[in-house]
Amino acid sequence: MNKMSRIPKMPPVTATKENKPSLLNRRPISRTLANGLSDADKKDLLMNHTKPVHRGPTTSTTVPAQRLKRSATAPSSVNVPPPKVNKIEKKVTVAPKIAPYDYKARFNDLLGKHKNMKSEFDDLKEKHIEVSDSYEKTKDSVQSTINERDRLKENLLKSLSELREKSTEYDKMKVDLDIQKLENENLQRKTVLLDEITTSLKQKTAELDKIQADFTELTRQHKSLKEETEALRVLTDHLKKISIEYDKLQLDYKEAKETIAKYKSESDILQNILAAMHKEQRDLRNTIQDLKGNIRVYCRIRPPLESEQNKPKFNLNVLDACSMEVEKVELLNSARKGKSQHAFTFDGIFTPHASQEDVFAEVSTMVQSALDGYNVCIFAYGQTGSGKTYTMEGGCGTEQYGIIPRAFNMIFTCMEDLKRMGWELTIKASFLEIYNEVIYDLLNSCKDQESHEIKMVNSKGTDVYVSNLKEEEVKNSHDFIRLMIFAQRNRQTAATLNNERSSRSHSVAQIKISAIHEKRKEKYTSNLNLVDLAGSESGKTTQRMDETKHINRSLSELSKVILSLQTNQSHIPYRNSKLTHLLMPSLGGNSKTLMLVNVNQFDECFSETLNSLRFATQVNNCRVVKAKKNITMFDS
Ligand SMILES: Nc1ncnc2c1ncn2[C@@H]1O[C@H](COP(=O)(O)OP(=O)(O)OP(=O)(O)O)[C@@H](O)[C@H]1O
Repeated sequence: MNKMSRIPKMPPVTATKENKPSLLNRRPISRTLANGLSDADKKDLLMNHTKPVHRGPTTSTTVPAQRLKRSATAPSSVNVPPPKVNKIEKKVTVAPKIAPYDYKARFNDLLGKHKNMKSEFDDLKEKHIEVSDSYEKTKDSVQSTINERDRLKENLLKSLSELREKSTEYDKMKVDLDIQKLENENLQRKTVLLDEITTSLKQKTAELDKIQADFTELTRQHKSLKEETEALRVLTDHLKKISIEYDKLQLDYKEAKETIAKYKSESDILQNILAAMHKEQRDLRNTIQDLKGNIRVYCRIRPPLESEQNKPKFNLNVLDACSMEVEKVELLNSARKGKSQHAFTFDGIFTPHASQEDVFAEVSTMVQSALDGYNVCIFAYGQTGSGKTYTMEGGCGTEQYGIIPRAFNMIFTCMEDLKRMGWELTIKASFLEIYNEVIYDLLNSCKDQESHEIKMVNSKGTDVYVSNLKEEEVKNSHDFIRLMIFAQRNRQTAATLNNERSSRSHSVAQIKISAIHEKRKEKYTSNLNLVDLAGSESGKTTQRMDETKHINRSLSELSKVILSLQTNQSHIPYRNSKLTHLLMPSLGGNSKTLMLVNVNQFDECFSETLNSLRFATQVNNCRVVKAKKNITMFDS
């Protein structure tokens, strides 16, 4: 009993509806334990305590610890339902029946039973402690759950009251919303109405604007119509005046038309007369030239330059327009003086005072012949420094222009006159140089030029051309000057590379004239060769000797050709030198030639001057057969 009193008492729990202990909680522990036993066990236990067992061999009932344990822990949770009372497995050991008188055996048996019960009691006590702990914990948990529940309840109540408030508010708001909805519907209806009114207003405004614009336009039209009417009135007046004038003019026009027709027929007559006169003039010009000779030689004496004023000079007397005399007094020995005197006659002599213009005035007839359809060759002959280049090309400025640029100016001036008479002219130019019997194209600035050969234009052999030679069409004298300067530069460059080459080469400017008269079905081509020959003096160095050989050869071939032409030889040796071969069309029967022999007056140049004058005389003695025009008729 002492041991039993050690079981802790349950704390007094306020019996509320929620935490009222269950029946199990209120039961004494012995009852709780008894619940774990079946009725048979309980009976058996009582029987064994009160009276000896008569059931034969010893039987002991063992309640499995586990089952007891479960029944002990069952009430740990308030919510857990009371444990189910399972069938207790019985392990019946048949104990030997104790005789009622055997008190010792009964005592031992009871002792054994007591021992068992004690151990069971200890187990149960342990369980009780565990259950108590669990109970405490559960109680705490129940308490906290109750607290929580109270709090939640409180919250719930609060929320409920809030909900009620909100609900009231919501109802109020719902009413408000309904009112607002109604108002909104009203407003929408009004807005639609207002939109309709605005649209109609806009339409009205647009209509008004249109009416306004129409009105403005009409006002403007009205104004302009008014102005136009006024202008028309003025115009009508003016037209009336014009009509009167027109009638007058009609009469004048009729008269003028008649006059023009009259003038036209007169102009045609005049044109024909002019053409006939032009032809006559041309024929006359050529008759004069024929009379003068188709080879003409002029001599030009170069004035000394400022730097040459003090140089000793021989006597050069110009006796008249065509004759001159050169005279040099030489010391034959210490006692005697010898006089060397020579007279020459040419087609004309230009004194040192003669200007470029004077020279061209004589030469221009040859250029005119080229324009009339003749092949013409003009060349300048003389020793180096005698003024050949100056005569042919000239210096800077139009006054200083030599024969070549002046010839071109003349060609372009005449071209305009010829155009008026129905002639269409095409002018082409090429520039070349013959040095040591090799032809160089002066319009080609390439150092390595293709070789240039003189070839026949046709089988008749009357005309030649140079292969791979550039030929440029020239439309005006400006074009030509540009080409001439280009050629001069190329010649100078070559001369710089090859010392004094320019003096030792023949320079030729070739001008090809092609003319066509559609109306008269006439056409012609002519060549104008303007040649600046190489210096005619003899060289002193080996290089010079070589050059001189070529120069002398070509110059002597030139004189041979001229002589052969003079003596009407059947074979003319044109092909013996590049120069004569090239000039063939301009030297033969169908051509006119003019040679300008350039000389200067210095003592040191006396013998070369004499040579030049003698060569010129030789040429002058030639009279080439009458030249023939290249004109031909053609079918359209
Ligand atoms: N009639 C002249 N009036 C004024 N100066 C002239 C006249 N003739 C030649 N001269 C000048 O004399 C110099 C030599 O003339 P130019 O070069 O024409 O001689 P060239 O015979 O052509 O010589 P080259 O054979 O070396 O070319 C040049 O300075 C040139 O301007």
